[in-house]
Amino acid sequence: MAKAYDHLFKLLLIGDSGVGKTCLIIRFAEDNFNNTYISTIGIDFKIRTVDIEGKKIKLQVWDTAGQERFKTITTAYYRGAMNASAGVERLLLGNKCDMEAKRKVQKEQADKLAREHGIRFFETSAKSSMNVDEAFSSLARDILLKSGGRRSGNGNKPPSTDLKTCDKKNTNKCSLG
Ligand SMILES: Nc1nc2c(ncn2[C@@H]2O[C@H](COP(=O)(O)OP(=O)(O)OP(=O)(O)O)[C@@H](O)[C@H]2O)c(=O)[nH]1
Repeated sequence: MAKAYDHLFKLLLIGDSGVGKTCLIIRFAEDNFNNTYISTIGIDFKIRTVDIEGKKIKLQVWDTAGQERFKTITTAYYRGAMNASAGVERLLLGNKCDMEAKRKVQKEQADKLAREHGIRFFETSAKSSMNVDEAFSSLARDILLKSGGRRSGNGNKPPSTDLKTCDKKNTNKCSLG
C-alpha cells in the first residue's frame, strides 16, 4: 500500500494567551473558526497533510497554552523540541489582522523583529483565513528544503516579509516554529 505521506513535520505554536494559537490551528486543520474563547490547558495537537513540491507533508501542529500558569509545562516542551533538532525553523505570526482598529504591534516593528532573527513574518487572521495556509505551508517548505528535499535557487532564505494585503490589520504576536 502506498505510504500516506512522504514526511512528517512537527510544528509548535507558542505565544501569549489569547493571541489566537488554537484558532490558527483549527483554521489550518479543519478550516473552521469559533469566536468562543476556551483557553488551552497544557498541550494538544492537530494534523493536516499538505502537498508541497510534489511531496505529501504530514504536519502535526502542536498547540501550547499561553497562560502563565502552564509556562513550566510548555517551555519544558518546546525546549525539548529545540534541543532535539539544532536548527529549528521558525516563523513569526501577527494574528487577528482582521482587527485593524485594535492593532497592538505595528507591522514595521514586527518586520524588524523578524529581520533581526532572520525569519519570515506573516500577518494572519484565523477568522478570515488570511495567510493561514500560506504561513504553515511556507514553514513546511522551509523545513522540507532544509531537510534535504528539493532545493531550488538561493538556499539562504532571505528574512522576508511575505504578506498578502490585509484590509484591516491587528497584530498580536505568536510564533510558529
Ligand atoms: N477577530 C479575530 N479573533 C480571533 C482570531 N484568532 C483568534 N481570535 C479570538 O481570540 C480569542 C482567543 O483565541 P485562542 O485561539 O483561544 O487563543 P490562544 O492563543 O490559543 O489562547 P491560550 O489557549 O490561552 O494560549 C478567541 O475568542 C478567538 O475567537 C482572529 O484571527 N481574528
